[in-house]
Amino acid sequence: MLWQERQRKLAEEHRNLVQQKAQARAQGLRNEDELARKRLQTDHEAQRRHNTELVKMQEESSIRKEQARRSTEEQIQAQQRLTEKERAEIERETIRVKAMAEAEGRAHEAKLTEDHNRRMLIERINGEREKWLAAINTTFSHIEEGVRSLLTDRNKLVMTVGGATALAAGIYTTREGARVTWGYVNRILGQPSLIRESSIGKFPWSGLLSQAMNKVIRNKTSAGTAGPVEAIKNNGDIILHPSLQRRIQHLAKATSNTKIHQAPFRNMLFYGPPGTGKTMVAREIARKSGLDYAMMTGGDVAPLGAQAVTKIHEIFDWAKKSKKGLLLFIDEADAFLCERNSIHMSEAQRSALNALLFRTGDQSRDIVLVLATNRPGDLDSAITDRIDEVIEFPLPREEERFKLLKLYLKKYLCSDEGDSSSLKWGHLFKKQQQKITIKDLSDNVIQEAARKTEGFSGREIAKLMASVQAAVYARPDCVLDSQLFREVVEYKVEEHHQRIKLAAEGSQPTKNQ
Ligand SMILES: Nc1ncnc2c1ncn2[C@@H]1O[C@H](COP(=O)(O)OP(=O)(O)OP(=O)(O)O)[C@@H](O)[C@H]1O
Repeated sequence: MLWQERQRKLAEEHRNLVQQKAQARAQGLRNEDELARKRLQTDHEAQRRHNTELVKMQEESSIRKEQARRSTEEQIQAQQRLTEKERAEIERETIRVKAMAEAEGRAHEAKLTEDHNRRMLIERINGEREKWLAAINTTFSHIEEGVRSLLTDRNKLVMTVGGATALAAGIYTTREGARVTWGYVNRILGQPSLIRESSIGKFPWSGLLSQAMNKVIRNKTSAGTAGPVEAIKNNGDIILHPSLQRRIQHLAKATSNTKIHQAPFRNMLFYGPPGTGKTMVAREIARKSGLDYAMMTGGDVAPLGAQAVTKIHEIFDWAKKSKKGLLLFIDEADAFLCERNSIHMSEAQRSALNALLFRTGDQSRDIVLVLATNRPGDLDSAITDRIDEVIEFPLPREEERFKLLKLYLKKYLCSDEGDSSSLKWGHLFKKQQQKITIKDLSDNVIQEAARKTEGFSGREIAKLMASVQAAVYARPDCVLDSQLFREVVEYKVEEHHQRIKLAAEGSQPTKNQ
C-alpha cells in the first residue's frame, strides 16, 4: 500500500515535473518569440531609417547635379552670347569697310563721268557756237542782200511795209479780241454761287441786238392797238401807281447821274406784299441807269452755315469786276438780315450779317444795295441805317389792276399782235401756235374783272391771265369770249379768298393753345 502510495506520488511528481518542464519550455519559446519579434522590429526600424537617409542623400545628390547642370548650361550660353556679339561686331565692321570701299568707288566713277561730261559739254558748246556764228553770218549776208534789193526795188519796199503793218494790226486785233473774250468768260465762270441771276458776263452786243429787234417789231405793230394798251407800251411792262412810277424813274435817273459824277451810290429798301414788282423794278433801275445787275435771295444764306461769310465777301469782291457799277438786289432780305438779337438767328447767320455790314460800312461807288422784303420791321437796325431810299410797293389799285389785266391779256392771248417785250429768240424757231380769237371782250368786262380782283397782287393777275389762256387752249375753236373770261375770273377770285381764309386760319393760335 505504501508502495502504491509512493508509486502514485512518484507518478504524480513525475507528471508535475513534466508539466513544469512543458511550461518552462513554452515560456522559453514565448520569450524567444518575443525576443525575435523585438529584434525584427529593431531591424525594421533601422532599415527604415537607413532608407530615409538614403532617399535624402539621393535628393541632395540630384539637386547638386541639377545645379551643376544649370551652371554648366549658363556658362555655355554666356560663351555663345559672347561669340554672337563678336560675330555681329565683325559683320558690322565688314559692312562698313565694304560700304566705304563702294562709296569711294562711286565717287571715283562720278568724278570720271563729270570730267567726261564737262569735256563733252565744252565740245558741244564750241560746236554750237561755231554753228550759230555761221548761221548769223549767213543770215546777215541774206539780210544785207534783201535790204539792198529792197532799197533798189520800189515795189518790193511798198509790199514789205504794207505786209508788216497788216501783220502788226492782225496780231493786235487778235490779242485784244482774246482779252475781251477772256474777260467775259472769266466773269461768267467767276460768278459766286449765291448770285442767282446777273447781267455781268452777258455780251453787250446781245442786248443791243435784241433792243434793235424790239424796235423793229414795235414799229411794225404800233398801228394796230389803242386805248390802255398804248399807255402800257409807253410805261413798259411794269404797271405801278403813277406816283410810285415817277419816283422809280427819278431814282433811276439819279443813280445814272451819280455814276456819271462818280458820287457814292444810294442804297434802297423795297417793301410790300409778295408779287408787287419789287424784283422787276430793281432790274429796271439797273437797266435804265446803265448798271450791271445781280440778284441773290436771303433764304439761300442760312443753309450755307459757316461758309456764308466767305460767300458774302466773294460777292463783294466779284462785284468789283463790273466796270459799270453793280446793283446788288437781295430778295427776301429779312431771311438773313433780321435783328441780330433774334433768338432764331444762328451764329453763322449773324456772322454773314456782320460781313455784309462790314462791306457796306462806307458809302460805295461800286455797288448799289437794293433790299426787298415783305417784313421791313424785322430788319436789323444797322441795315436800315445803311438805307437811303425806302419805297413801298402796295397792292395794285383798281386802275393798276385794269392795266395789268390788259397787259397780260396782250402778252398771253394776243402774242401774234406782237408785244415787243415778249419777243424772244426762241420764238423765231417755235412751231406756229394756234391762233386765239377774241370775241366781245370789251374794256367794260375787263374793268369789271379789275373791280372783282380787289387784293390781287401783280403776280396773281399775271397768273389769272395765264389761266384764261389755258382755258382758251382747252376749247377746240380757241375762242376767248366774255363768258369764258368771266368764268375764269370768278373761280380765281374765289380761289384767292379761299387762300386768304386758309392763311388766316393757319396764323391764328388753336383753341387748346
Ligand atoms: N407792277 C407789276 N407790273 C407788271 N407785272 C407785275 C407787277 N408786279 C408783279 N408782276 C408780275 O409778278 C411777277 C413777280 O414780280 P416780282 O418778282 O417783281 O415781285 P416781287 O415783289 O419781287 O415778289 P416777291 O416779294 O415774291 O419776290 C412778275 O414776273 C410779273 O409777272
